Amino acid sequence: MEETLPDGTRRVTEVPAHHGRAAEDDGLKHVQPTDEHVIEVRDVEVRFGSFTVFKNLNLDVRRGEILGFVGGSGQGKSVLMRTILDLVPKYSGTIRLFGEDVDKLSVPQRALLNRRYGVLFQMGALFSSLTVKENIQVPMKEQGSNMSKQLMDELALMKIDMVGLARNAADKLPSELSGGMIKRAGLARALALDPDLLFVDEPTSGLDPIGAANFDDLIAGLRDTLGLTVYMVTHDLDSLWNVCDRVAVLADKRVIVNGPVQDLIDYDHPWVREYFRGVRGGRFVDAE
Ligand SMILES: Nc1ncnc2c1ncn2[C@@H]1O[C@H](COP(=O)(O)OP(=O)(O)OP(=O)(O)O)[C@@H](O)[C@H]1O
Repeated sequence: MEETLPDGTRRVTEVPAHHGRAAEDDGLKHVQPTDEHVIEVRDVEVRFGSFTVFKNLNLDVRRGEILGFVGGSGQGKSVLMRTILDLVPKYSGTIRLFGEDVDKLSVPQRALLNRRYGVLFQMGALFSSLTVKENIQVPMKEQGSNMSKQLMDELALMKIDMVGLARNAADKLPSELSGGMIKRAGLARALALDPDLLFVDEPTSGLDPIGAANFDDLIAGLRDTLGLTVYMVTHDLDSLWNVCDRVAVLADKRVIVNGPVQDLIDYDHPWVREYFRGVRGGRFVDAE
């Protein structure tokens, strides 16, 4: 069954909210997504000069869910994430974060809102001249907090534990870390201010399959223990099947459909068919 949602996108079939690997009966308590919208994007248009990246784009992200955001290369996945983060200006439309229209916030209100989300950019985006611990402390210092050095060191170590890094990584430079460790350090920095919402851009790119699966598990575990909402831009079909509650598809300059991944595989759109039923995606479909 398909329906048109208030945000104008199509949703396929009504199913229980949580479908990822984290939903398996592993004895752990899992956070169930709610109907409260942490992100609401309405009729957003973004242009670079005469090039329109998207138009009339709508998207909702619910509290407690892991939303996977997919689309062909160059369709605008990163641009949309950067638009939501206010790093790219929009031409028109509305973006609400935690119910607040971001265009209507004063500078201090915006600063408070910024504390509520963390971002893991592709490649970790760590400062190369700072140690892991110092990188994690950057957001703490940017907030102008009066925390003592000892407290900031303790907090940084807590974040290092949280992302599964060994404590001796704290004093290492990014150049001394493996790709997987860099991602974890970037994640620790994204969690520095205890956000409610986490944006992750291609978190498993460049990782081997085991490292990628471990990282997916880490994200799902953090969602469950910290009650995070996760907005995940990804190409990784394993991530979609294993940890995402819902997947939104960007094509033709808008979000064409969203829903649990197993309900999208039959969606009638050339890119969706090729993605989920092509050489790589087909193995998941055949396994269903
Ligand atoms: N600052 C910019 N100025 C002009 N064009 C830009 C800018 N940033 C992105 N674009 C263009 O916007 C489009 C969307 O780019 P974006 O990086 O969001 O794609 P993507 O879907 O994330 O792709 P990929 O999966 O390959 O990373 C591309 O055509 C890109 O060239």
